[in-house]
Amino acid sequence: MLPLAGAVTAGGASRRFGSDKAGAVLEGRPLLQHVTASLSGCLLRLLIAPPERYALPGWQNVPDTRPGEGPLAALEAALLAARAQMGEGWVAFAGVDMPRLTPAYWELLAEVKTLEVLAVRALDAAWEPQPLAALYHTALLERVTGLLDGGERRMREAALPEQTALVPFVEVQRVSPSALHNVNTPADLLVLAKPGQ
Ligand SMILES: Nc1nc2c(ncn2[C@@H]2O[C@H](COP(=O)(O)OP(=O)(O)OP(=O)(O)O)[C@@H](O)[C@H]2O)c(=O)[nH]1
Ligand SMILES: [Mg+2]
Repeated sequence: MLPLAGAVTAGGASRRFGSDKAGAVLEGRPLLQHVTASLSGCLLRLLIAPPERYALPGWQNVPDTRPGEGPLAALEAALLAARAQMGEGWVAFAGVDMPRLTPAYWELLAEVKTLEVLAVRALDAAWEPQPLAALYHTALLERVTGLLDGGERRMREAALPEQTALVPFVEVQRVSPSALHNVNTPADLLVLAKPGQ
């Protein structure tokens, strides 16, 4: 059991996908189930989405603090709910559209967190830190609220570089090769449906 809260954000409009991508089926299961399965070992499990949209056993529905304002606002809701229920600690924060996330991926990130950082992000093949399959500490809540109040909506701003530990892409590939594959369009889903993906 991972000693952190798991939060899946699923309140987006899926405009590029064309229908609710959380319900899109891959290998017989909706994307929402793929992602939540990777975090089913967490002590606290939070689904950040409009309250009536999904019902998933073992997962608590948490409404957005600022509905429709994007994943940075969803992180605010997740950090608030996590702090209220478990005190200060770490939250594994995932987009609903990353069906190849695995428990091993989250364990890899959890191994890297130290007392000196407030976020852990994996680097993708282009050396870009990935903000939507990352660990965030509840101590970032005030920063995130301040950013949102100031009009910021970019998820990558949630933590400063000096507050962030990075996991090399080769390490991600070793434990979970397609973990960072993100489904924005139907074509992105088709890529995953190919053998070996
Ligand atoms: N809770 C919540 N989640 C969001 C919100 N906006 C986006 N997300 C989620 O953030 C993740 C990444 O966002 P996108 O890839 O842009 O997904 P999306 O907004 O549904 O798709 P597009 O409409 O095509 O941009 C997905 O898991 C979305 O469900 C929001 O306002 N609230
Ligand atoms: Mg979007």
